Amino acid sequence: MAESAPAFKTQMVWKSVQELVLNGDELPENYIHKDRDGGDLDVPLVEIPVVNLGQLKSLSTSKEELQKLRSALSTWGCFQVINHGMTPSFLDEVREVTKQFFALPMEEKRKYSREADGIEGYGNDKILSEKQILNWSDRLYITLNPEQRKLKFWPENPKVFRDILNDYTIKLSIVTAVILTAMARSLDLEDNCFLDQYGKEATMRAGFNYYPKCPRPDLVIGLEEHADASAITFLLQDNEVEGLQFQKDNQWFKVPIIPEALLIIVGDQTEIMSNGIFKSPVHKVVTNSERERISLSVFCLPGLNEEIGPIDRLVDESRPRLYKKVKNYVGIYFEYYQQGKRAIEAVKI
Ligand SMILES: O=C(O)CCC(=O)C(=O)O
Ligand SMILES: [Fe+2]
Repeated sequence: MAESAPAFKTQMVWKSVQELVLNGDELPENYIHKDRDGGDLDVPLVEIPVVNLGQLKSLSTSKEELQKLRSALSTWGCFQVINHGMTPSFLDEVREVTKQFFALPMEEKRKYSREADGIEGYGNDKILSEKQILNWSDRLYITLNPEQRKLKFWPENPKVFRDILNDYTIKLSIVTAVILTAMARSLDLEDNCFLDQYGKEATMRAGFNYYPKCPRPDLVIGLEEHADASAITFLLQDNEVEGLQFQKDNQWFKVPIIPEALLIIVGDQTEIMSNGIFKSPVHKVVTNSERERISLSVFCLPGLNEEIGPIDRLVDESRPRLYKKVKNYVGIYFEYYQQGKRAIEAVKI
């Protein structure tokens, strides 16, 4: 039994942010930013366009829609997509199972806990140093591709969780191909040039994020500023509570909520493939003292054995090669992330 186990055998049990809040614990020191604040909720809105996926899909893709896409990806590095084949009620179901999972009793959620050396499962920040400032969020990470799934991390409660996530995976894979093709067309490239590097063994990894109410949004961050390691990320936002902000020209901008839309974020690997034309934006999540927030990120990651590099046709005298070729970018990403540095710097020429 745990109580009688010798001290050297007892493992430190990690604490969820949710538990800190439920226990009414005092705000622990290691969540408090001392060198700067947690961020402002009241910042200007990002001016990102809403792109109609129906228009991108057709063979004679509208020039105007492609132009909109190109401009969004090369300025903000993100856009909202509508008409993506998922109904608003389906997206609400995805949000609902996310909320229901985090509302389960702690011992039920702990059945899906991340293992010490793993990535997948339920947990929050790995504590790597005493000085580390932690994010005010709990997360559940799951690999979605059928052939790479570890079902032990797929919640069985709520009952419909697995079916809904499976449906979401199928629908997102279709949308991914449409978007990667449209990205190529928007740069007048061959349809498959992003898709080929993305590869057939690409991984889709879901991160279900839960940001509890926070007593001190002025001092605490929901998710520290970062850029994504993916090729692209799909973000399903909470349909009522804002929190996500993007950085541009040293200023922060908040993302508006469009409940029926998915937010697409350019990840570092697309910035590399596009030789820097498309931007992988720095973003963060601020906390909120009044309301909790959920979101679901799906990271589309090129296959581990795929070599990623600037597409040849995007390299010329006027635009020299900016990045080296790289395999397993995610490995580099984590190494750099832990040191608080941007991984893309490591592959710059
Ligand atoms: O919760 C959000 O809105 C953003 C999450 C995010 O940036 C991430 O999971 O990488
Ligand atoms: Fe992100």
